[in-house]
Amino acid sequence: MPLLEVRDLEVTFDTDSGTVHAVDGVSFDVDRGETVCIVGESGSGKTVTSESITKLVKEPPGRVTADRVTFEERDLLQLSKKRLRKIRGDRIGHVFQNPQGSLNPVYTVGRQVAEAIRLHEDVSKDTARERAVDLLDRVGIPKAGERYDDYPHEFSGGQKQRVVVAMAIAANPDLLIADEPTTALDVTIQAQILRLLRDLQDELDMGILLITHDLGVVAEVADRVVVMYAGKVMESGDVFEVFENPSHPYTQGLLDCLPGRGGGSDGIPGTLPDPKDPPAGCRFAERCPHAIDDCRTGDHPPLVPVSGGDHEAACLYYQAGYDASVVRSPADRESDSDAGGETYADGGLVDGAEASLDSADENGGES
Ligand SMILES: Nc1ncnc2c1ncn2[C@@H]1O[C@H](COP(=O)(O)OP(=O)(O)OP(=O)(O)O)[C@@H](O)[C@H]1O
Ligand code: NI
Repeated sequence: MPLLEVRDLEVTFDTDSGTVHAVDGVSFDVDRGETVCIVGESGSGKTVTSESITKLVKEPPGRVTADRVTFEERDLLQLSKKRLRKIRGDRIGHVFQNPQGSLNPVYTVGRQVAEAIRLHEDVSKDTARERAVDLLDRVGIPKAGERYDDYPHEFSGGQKQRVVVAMAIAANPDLLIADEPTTALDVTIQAQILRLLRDLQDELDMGILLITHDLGVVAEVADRVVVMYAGKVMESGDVFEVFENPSHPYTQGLLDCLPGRGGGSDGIPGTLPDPKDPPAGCRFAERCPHAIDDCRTGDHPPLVPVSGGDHEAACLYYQAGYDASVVRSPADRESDSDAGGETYADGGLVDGAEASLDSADENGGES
C-alpha cells in the first residue's frame, strides 16, 4: 500500500471571468522512502495539486474532488478539519512555494521552530528549545545555538529555506511536500538543500513529493516523475525510464531545453492554453511539432503504458491505429546527443545538472 495515493484529482476555481480548470484528473502515488517529482511549466497545476492533498486550497472559490486521496489508507478528503490539521503537522510536512511567507519577521527563528515542535508534541519550553537547536543544526545552520535568537532578516535566503525545512520536519513527518524548495536559491545552496532532503529522507524514511519546474532537479533527486501540463499528467514513470525514453512530445520538449541534452534554449515556444477554456483534444497540441487534426478533437488522450514498469504517456500516437514511431524519440535523440557528447554522465541523468551540482561543491558560495 503506497503512503500516499492520489486518484483522479480535479480542482477548479470559480472566478468572475469563468471557471479555471487548474487540475484535471491527476493520479499518482508516493511510497515511503521515495521521492516523486511533479514537473511542468509555470501554471500547469503543480502547486494546486500539492495543496489539494491536505485541503489547503480554499473552497470556495476552489472546488476539489477526487476518486480518492488516501494517506496511510485514510481518505484525507473525508477527514474533519480538526483531524486533517493534526495530520498536516504531525505526519505531513509542507514546504510552501513562497518561503518568505512561512517565517514571521517579528519572531526569532528559534522561537518559530520551537513553536512548530510544541504544536505537535507536548514538551516543555526548555525541551522545545533544545530540540529546535538540534533541528537547526541538523538542517545545517552553523552555530545553531547562537543563531536561535536571531530574526529571519538576519538569515540568508538559503538559511531561511533551511529553517523552513526544519519547521516542516519538526514532527518527523512520514511525507514531506516540498513546493519549489530551491527555486529562488543560487546553485550552491540549491545543491545543499537537495542533499539535505535526501539525507533526511534516508534518516526518516520519508516519502517526498517535490514540486519543481526544473528537470535538472528532477534528475538529481527523483525516483519517479510526474510530468504535468495544463492540469493534466502528460507522462509519468520511473525517472530513468522517462529520461532515457521520453515518450510525450511535451516531455521531449522540456528535456531538449536542458543544457546537457544538446539544448539550452529558453523553453518550448508558445504558451499554455487558457485554463478557463481548455482546448478539445490534447492540451499540448497547439505547441506540439507532431500534432495532427485528430489531436485537436475529443478528450485529452488517456495515459497508456509506453515502455517498462509503470511508464505511461498521454499522447494520441500511442493509441491503437496511430504510428507511435512518429513520437518515439530515441532515434532523433541519439543523433542529438552524439553531437553533444555523453548524455548520461556517471550516476547522473543530465550533464548540465550534474555539472552544476558538482561545481557547487567546489566553488562554495559562488554561482
Ligand atoms: N485561487 C485561484 N483562483 C483562480 N485561479 C487559480 C487560483 N490558484 C491557482 N489558480 C490557477 O490554477 C492554475 C494552476 O496554478 P498552479 O499555481 O498550481 O501552477 P504551478 O504549476 O504551481 O505554477 P508555478 O510553477 O508558477 O508555481 C493556474 O492557471 C493558476 O492561475
Ligand atoms: Ni507552483
